[in-house]
Amino acid sequence: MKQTRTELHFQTSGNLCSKTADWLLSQTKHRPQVAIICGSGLGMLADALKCQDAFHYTDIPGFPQSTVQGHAGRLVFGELKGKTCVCMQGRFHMYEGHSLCKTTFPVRVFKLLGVETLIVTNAAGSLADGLKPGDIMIIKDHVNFPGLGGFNPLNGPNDDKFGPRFPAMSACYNPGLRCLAMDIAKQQGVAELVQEGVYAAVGGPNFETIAEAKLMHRLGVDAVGMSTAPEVVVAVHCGLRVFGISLITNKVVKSYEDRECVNHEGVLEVSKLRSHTLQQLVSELVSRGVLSQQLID
Ligand SMILES: O=P(O)(O)O[C@@H]1C[C@H](O)[C@@H](CO)O1
Ligand code: HPA
Repeated sequence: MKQTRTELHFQTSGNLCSKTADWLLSQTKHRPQVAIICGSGLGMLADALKCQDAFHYTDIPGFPQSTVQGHAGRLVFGELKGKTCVCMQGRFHMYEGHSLCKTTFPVRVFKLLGVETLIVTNAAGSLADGLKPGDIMIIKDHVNFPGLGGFNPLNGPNDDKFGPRFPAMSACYNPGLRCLAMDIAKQQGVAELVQEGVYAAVGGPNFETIAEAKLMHRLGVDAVGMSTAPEVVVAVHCGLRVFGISLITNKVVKSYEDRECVNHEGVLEVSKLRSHTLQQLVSELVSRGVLSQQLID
């Protein structure tokens, strides 16, 4: 039977995921249960990993390349409090020119490595009045604006070996892990910094206009960023358990009277300030979340 270009492209991407996963499995003895994607300026989450095997994206067959400042472009395997993890120091964004298939490619590679839980982190601007720079938002749900407009990483023929054609997205972010993270924040004395909220993904790379900010605020969005939702869609499609955190790096300007202006350097600065707190929270979650998996599902 004759195949369309899209089908051929899709099969090639599916095969590429397997090739990349096989190559990684041949290069490291680590067999990760948990994958962590580090957001802008949050790459030091990987520094907590013991017995590291690290690979530059340029050296990994089939892997896309990072082009954004604050995204080092390394895949780090190692042990975090006795649990085997793989950590992406740098993610891929649509605005870099990658297709959504490429931006989410690592998620399917993680699935093929045997990962069961995906932790996504990002830097985001706050729309909610109660979220200020330096706060940590546990993501309870998302609005995927590119997805609503038809830019979805699952477009094209469905690969049944990863998941169904029409996956449900009503329980993307694991409630048990969200609850556990909140308990850990209390135990670590940082509860006043942490709250749950809704994340919206936009395409970027420009920050929001005031009209766009007002629109999202009215829609009930608490924080906005330029990533994460496509990765989560692909993760949920292939049956990964997902936990997500936004580090609030700036207030989104919502008023024409406000003279403030957001920039990427400021985003990275705030990320750096809070990365230790985030590292402590994520480490404990990995240690206890994996232990209590039966409770969480
Ligand atoms: O990778 P994340 O979502 O953390 O990066 C955010 C969104 C843009 O890429 C950048 C803007 O400063 O940070
Ligand atoms: N808007 C979009 N993406 C972001 C922001 C923002 O204000 N801050 C960090 N990433």
